[in-house]
Amino acid sequence: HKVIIVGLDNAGKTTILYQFLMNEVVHTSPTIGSNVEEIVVKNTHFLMWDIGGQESLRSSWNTYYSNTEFIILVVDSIDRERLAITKEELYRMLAHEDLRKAAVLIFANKQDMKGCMTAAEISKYLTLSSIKDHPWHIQSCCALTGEGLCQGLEWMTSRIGVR
Ligand SMILES: Nc1nc2c(ncn2[C@@H]2O[C@H](COP(=O)(O)OP(=O)(O)OP(=O)(O)O)[C@@H](O)[C@H]2O)c(=O)[nH]1
Ligand SMILES: [Mg+2]
Repeated sequence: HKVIIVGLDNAGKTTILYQFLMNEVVHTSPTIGSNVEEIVVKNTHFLMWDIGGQESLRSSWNTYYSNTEFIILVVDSIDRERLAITKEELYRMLAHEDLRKAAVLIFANKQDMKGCMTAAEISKYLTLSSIKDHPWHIQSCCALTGEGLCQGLEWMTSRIGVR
């Protein structure tokens, strides 16, 4: 099952990918291009593409879209200023023909940071309840401790075979 991990730079995408793979926090530097790893959850194989989120790289996200079953959108919950940009990117993706059948998991990451937005606040800001044409789920998490990551994966596995 093909998965793309998207979100703005510094959101924690690469940190999450390697938590999935190794249950460890790896030292990351900004991703140029992408990382790809196979993650197996309860006999379900996910091929996860972690894509660089810097502004100059976002225009090439669409080259990863074909055959994507799941979008993991990672949000930096402390980065209030740029949530509007995340919202734009989210709706641009949802309108894309190649992602018509994709389900969306939103990770409200960095929940360890003081003063961060809750998943409910992010959900409201992104007007997730208005999304009717894609299955979606929001999960709060902390990539440094791994908290919340398993619940996100469980939602993904629970979606498989639903359609
Ligand atoms: N406090 C805190 N820091 C985090 C968390 N997750 C990631 N980080 C840190 O955020 C920084 C960016 O993480 P990356 O995983 O490299 O971010 P990215 O989304 O892959 O960024 P790009 O590759 O540039 O798109 C790193 O210093 C991480 O250690 C978290 O849950 N809490
Ligand atoms: Mg990265």
